[in-house]
Amino acid sequence: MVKYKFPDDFIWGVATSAYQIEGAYNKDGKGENIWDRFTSIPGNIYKNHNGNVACDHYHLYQSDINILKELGIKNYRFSISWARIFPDGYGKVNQKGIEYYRRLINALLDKGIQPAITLYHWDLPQELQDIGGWTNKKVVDYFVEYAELMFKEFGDLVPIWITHNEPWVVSILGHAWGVHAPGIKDYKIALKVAHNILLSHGKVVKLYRSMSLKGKIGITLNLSSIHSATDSEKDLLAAKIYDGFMNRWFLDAILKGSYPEDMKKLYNELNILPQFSDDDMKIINERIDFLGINYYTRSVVKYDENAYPLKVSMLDLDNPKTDMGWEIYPKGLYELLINLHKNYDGIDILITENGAAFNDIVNYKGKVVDDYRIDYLYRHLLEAYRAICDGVNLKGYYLWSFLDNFEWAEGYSKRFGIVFVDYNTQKRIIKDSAYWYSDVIKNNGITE
Ligand SMILES: N=NNCCOCCOc1ccc(-c2cn(C[C@@H]3NC[C@@H](O)[C@H]3O)nn2)cc1
Repeated sequence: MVKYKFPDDFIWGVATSAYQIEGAYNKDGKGENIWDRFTSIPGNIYKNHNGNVACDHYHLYQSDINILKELGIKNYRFSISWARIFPDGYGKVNQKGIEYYRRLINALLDKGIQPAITLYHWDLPQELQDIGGWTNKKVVDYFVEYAELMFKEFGDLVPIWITHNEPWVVSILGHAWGVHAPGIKDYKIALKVAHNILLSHGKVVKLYRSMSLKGKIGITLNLSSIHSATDSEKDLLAAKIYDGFMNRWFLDAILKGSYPEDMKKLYNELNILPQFSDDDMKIINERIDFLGINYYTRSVVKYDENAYPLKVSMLDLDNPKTDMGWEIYPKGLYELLINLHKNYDGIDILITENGAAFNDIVNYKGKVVDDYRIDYLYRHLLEAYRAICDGVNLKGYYLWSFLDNFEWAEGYSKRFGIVFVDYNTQKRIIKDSAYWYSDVIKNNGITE
C-alpha cells in the first residue's frame, strides 16, 4: 500500500553531469576544459584522479540508457560539455559534438525517457579561462552563443533546461577557496564571477523566451538550511550572514531582482562587492519557470573572529554523516522548501539533486546492499512529501546520482550512484537503492 503518494504528474528522475561520467576527454574534436586542466595538475584531486575516462558514458550511453529503462526511470538530467560543441568556447562548431548529444537525446526519447539538460555544469572551455573565464564579460556573450545553438539544435526535443548548476560552488569553491577549477583564491574575483554567471543566466532565459520554445527553463542552486550553533546574538548573526552568503545572494538576485541589502553592505565593507548596474539586475531577474535546488545537508554555523572574510565557521557535529562528511539531516530539506515557498512567492521547485555518498561494497553475491542510502533517500523523500502536503509547489525530484562518478576534488573515492561502477572494467552493478527507487517511481510514492 502506498502510504505517501506524490502528485500524479510528479517528475521522478536521476541526474549526472558531463565531466563526471562521459570520459572521452579528447575525443571527436572536443576542446580542453578547465577540469581537464585542473585535474592534470598534481595535488588538486584525490590521488590525482581525472575525468579522462570516468564512466566512459560517451561510448556506453546506450547500455546506460537501457539500465534507466529497466529501472522504469522516465526522467534524466544530464549536462552538455560546452567544449564538445565549441572546442575554443566560441566560433567554430564541432559537428561531432552536436551529433553525440543528438544520439544521446534520441536514444533517451526512444525509450520514453524525458531529458533535462544543464547547459553549464562547471566545465568551462579552457580557451575562455585563458581570457579571464567568468570574470570576462565576453564569456557571458559566448555562453549565450552556446545556449542559442543548443536551443536551435535540441530546443524542440528537450522539455526542461537548466542554465547553470550551483553558481555558488563555481564561484566560491573555484574562485575563493581554490579547491575546484580553475583554483583561484580571491573572494572579490569569486563574487564578480558569480555576478557574470547570473548575468549569463538571465540573458539565456530571455533568449529562450524569444525563441518561442515549448519547454521550461530555470537554474539550479545548491542551498542549505542554516542553523546557528547557539542562540547568542553573535551566532544568530553568523547564521544570517551565512544564509546570505550561500542562499540569499543568489535567490534574491534571480527571484527579486536585487542582491540582499545586508550582504551588499557587508561585501562593500570588505571591499569584495562586485560592480553591477540596475540593468544587470533586471536581466538576472528574468522570470524562470522553476527553481532547481540541490540539497544535501544543513549547515550549523557560529561566530568566529578569525574566519575570513565573514567571521563565520561551520561546526562539525558528532551526528550521522555520509561519506562526504556531511551530516544526514532530512528535516533541513523540509525547512528549506517551506522557506523558499514563503519567501519567494511559491515558485515551482524541482529538486535537481539529492543523494548520498557511502563506501559501497560489492558483496560475495556481486550485489551492493546499500540500505544506508535507501534510508537517506527514504527520509529525504518523506520530508519532500511533507512539504508538498504543506503547500510547496514541488514538481519533481532528480536523485544524485545515476552512476558512481568523478566527485570533483574527491575523485572516484566517493560513490553517489544508485548504480555501482567498477572503474577497472566499466561494469555496472545495479545497487539495492536503484531497485528501491524503481519501486518508488512505479508506485509514485513511498510504501511502508
Ligand atoms: N574555506 N575553505 N574551505 C575549503 C573546504 O572546502 C570544503 C568543500 O566544500 C564543498 C562544498 C560543496 C560541495 C558539493 C558537492 N556537491 C555534489 C555535486 N553537486 C553537483 C554535482 O556535480 C555533484 O557532484 N554539491 N556540493 C563539495 C565541497
